[in-house]
Amino acid sequence: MSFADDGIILDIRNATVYRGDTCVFDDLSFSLEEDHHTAILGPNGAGKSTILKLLAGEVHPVADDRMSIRVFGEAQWSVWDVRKRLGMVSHDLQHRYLDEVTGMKVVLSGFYASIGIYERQDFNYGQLARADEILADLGAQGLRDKPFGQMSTGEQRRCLLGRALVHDPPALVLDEPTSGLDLTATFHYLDLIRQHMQHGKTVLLVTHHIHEIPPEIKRVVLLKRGKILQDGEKRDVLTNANLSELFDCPVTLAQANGWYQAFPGR
Ligand SMILES: Nc1ncnc2c1ncn2[C@@H]1O[C@H](COP(=O)(O)OP(=O)(O)OP(=O)(O)O)[C@@H](O)[C@H]1O
Repeated sequence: MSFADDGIILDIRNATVYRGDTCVFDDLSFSLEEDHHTAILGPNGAGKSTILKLLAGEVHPVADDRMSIRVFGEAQWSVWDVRKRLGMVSHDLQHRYLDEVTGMKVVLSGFYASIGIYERQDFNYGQLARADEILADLGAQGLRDKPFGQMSTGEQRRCLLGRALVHDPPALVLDEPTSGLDLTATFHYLDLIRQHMQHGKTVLLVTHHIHEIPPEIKRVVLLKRGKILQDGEKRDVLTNANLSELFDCPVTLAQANGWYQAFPGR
C-alpha cells in the first residue's frame, strides 16, 4: 500500500467519536491529500489528541452506516499497516518511553511500532544500517547510545522522528512538534520537517501553536470543540477574525517569511 490512486491519504467520513461520556466528534468529516501539507489548529479540548488516537487505532468511531475511514484508499486497514505508512510523532509516545532506552533503540523500535525494543525482536543488518543512516540524517549520531532519560526534549523528539521515518512513510503526522523546545531546537526541528516536506513526505501537523506552521503548509483546518470552523488556504483561514473566534479572545496575527505569530489584542 503506497499512495491511493486518487491521492487521498486519509478520508474520514461522518465519524462520531466518544471519549468516556464526552462526544468529541459528532459527524466529523476530514480528508488529507497527498502533497497537500495540512495543519489542524485548535485550542485545548478541540479534539486534536482524539484525531491522533483515531489514527493510531486507540479510539474508534461509533459504528454507523454513513461512517467510513479510508486510509491510503483502503477501507479495511490494520493499525500495523497504518503505522508503517503514517509516521507519527506524538507527545503520548514521548511520555511512554523508558529512561534507559538508547537513541538507537528508539529509532529501531519503529520497525515493530513498539515502545522500546524487546529481547525477542531481531534486527537484520539492513534495519541496523537504516537506523544508523536516519540518526546521521537527523544529525543525531551522538544520541545513538545515549539513554532517553538523559536526552533533552529536543533530542528525544529527534529520535522519535527517526523512529517515525524507519519505514520511509509517505506521510508524517506531527503533534505540536516544537512544544517544549527552545528557539534553536525549534528552528532545527522545523528545518528537518521542512526538508522532509520538500522531499515528498506529506505532513499533517496538529497543534495549537500558530508559530510552528511552516511556510510549506498551505492548508489550515480550524477545529473548535470537535467541529471544523474553517478549512482552506492558509492565507484565507489565518485571519485575525478567525483566530479570535477560534481561541475566544482577541488575536492579532503577524507574518514574516511565510511564518505566522499571534499577539494578544486587536
Ligand atoms: N479519556 C477521556 N474521557 C472523557 N473525556 C475525554 C477524555 N479525553 C479527552 N476527553 C475530552 O474530549 C475532548 C477533546 O479532548 P482532546 O484531548 O482530544 O482535545 P485536544 O484538542 O487534544 O486538547 P489539548 O490541546 O488540551 O491537548 C475534551 O472535551 C476532553 O475533555
